[in-house]
Amino acid sequence: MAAPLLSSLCCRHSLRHCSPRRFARNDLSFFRSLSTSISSEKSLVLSHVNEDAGVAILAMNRPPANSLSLELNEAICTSLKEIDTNPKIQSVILASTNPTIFSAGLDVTELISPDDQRLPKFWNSLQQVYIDLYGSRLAIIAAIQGHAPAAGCMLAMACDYRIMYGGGEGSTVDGRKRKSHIPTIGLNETQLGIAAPPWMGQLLVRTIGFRPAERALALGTLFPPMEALIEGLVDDVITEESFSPSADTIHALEKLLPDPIRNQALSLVMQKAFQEAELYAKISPQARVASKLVTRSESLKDMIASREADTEYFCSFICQDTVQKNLKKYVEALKKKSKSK
Ligand SMILES: CCCCCC/C=C\CC(=O)SCCNC(=O)CCNC(=O)[C@H](O)C(C)(C)COP(=O)(O)OP(=O)(O)OC[C@H]1O[C@@H](n2cnc3c(N)ncnc32)[C@H](O)[C@@H]1OP(=O)(O)O
Repeated sequence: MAAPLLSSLCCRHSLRHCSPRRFARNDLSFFRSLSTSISSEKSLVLSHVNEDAGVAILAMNRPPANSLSLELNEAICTSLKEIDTNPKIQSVILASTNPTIFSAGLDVTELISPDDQRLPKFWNSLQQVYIDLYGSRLAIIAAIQGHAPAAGCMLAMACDYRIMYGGGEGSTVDGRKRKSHIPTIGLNETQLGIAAPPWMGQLLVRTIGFRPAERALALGTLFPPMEALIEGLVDDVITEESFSPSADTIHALEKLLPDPIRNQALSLVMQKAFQEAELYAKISPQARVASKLVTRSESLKDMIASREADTEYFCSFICQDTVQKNLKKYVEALKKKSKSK
């Protein structure tokens, strides 16, 4: 069902122009199999649809961290658009093929010594991801099995419902125990010496309220799952202990995914996300979209109106010497941490 206001709000503007190292290849086989359905540029995004359930999955697939490059942003928009054109689909699960990282936010290498043609394109592609997710006629469920800092948190906030993995002891990969992971989520930009752009900061305000957002933005707080739940940044937190899917859900998800999900955290969030996606898919699309417009159309209109100015500000801000220095330091620390493992 087309949603005229959302479609017109979200029309493209003229500006728009392996597995992770630490996991075995076949850990992600179930997601790879999704590429048989729809896959976009270089399979940076894998997607699959189940018309009977009215549900699709869109999984980000850019190792090692699903950091948002120009190409990944474009692939997300392309896949979402393809799913959107299928009138039988009402819900989408936004997921990640990486068991411990939902998305590490912007690809920080895009920001360092940037190319002056690519930088505005890159920023426009991120704006477009936000517009397409936030203004979609589809109900989008974020399956947050891993870390979601900065623009990774923005992706989740732009969805309709957020399910986060609460961490646990020894998720299994191919039957082997591995170190548990406790994911975090939040807008941590100030920790990089930058500030979240107004539309992203306002999205946090709308999600968790003014004062908590003001403090979280200033400190660049990354919330662990239970704190994120208490703040209202996510809607549900699940662990191995707290959630057992029904046999129907397991069966329906199996039908959607030809290969079983071996990673426990991924499996749990996908099962819960599927339950939620089915719930949304059963609501009258017209009524659901109309209610979404009530809460989202004004802020989307404002964001679209200020898009060009936002891009100009972003580009000039990122190119400042002090900002470049801070970003370089941050990336060096990130690489050092990664090497020391
Ligand atoms: C007007 C101004 C507007 C400013 C716009 C602001 C808007 C958005 C800002 C952003 O989104 S900036 C990005 C913020 N992201 C982060 O701070 C996250 C950084 N990453 C991490 O903290 C960790 O990687 C993690 C996500 C917690 C995962 O930790 P883990 O230990 O599992 O993995 P690592 O070993 O740290 O990383 C693996 C691998 O990925 C590379 N990498 C991680 N994050 C990024 C990234 N954001 N961009 C590019 N690359 C990233 C990391 O360097 C490792 O690679 P190798 O060094 O092993 O090659």
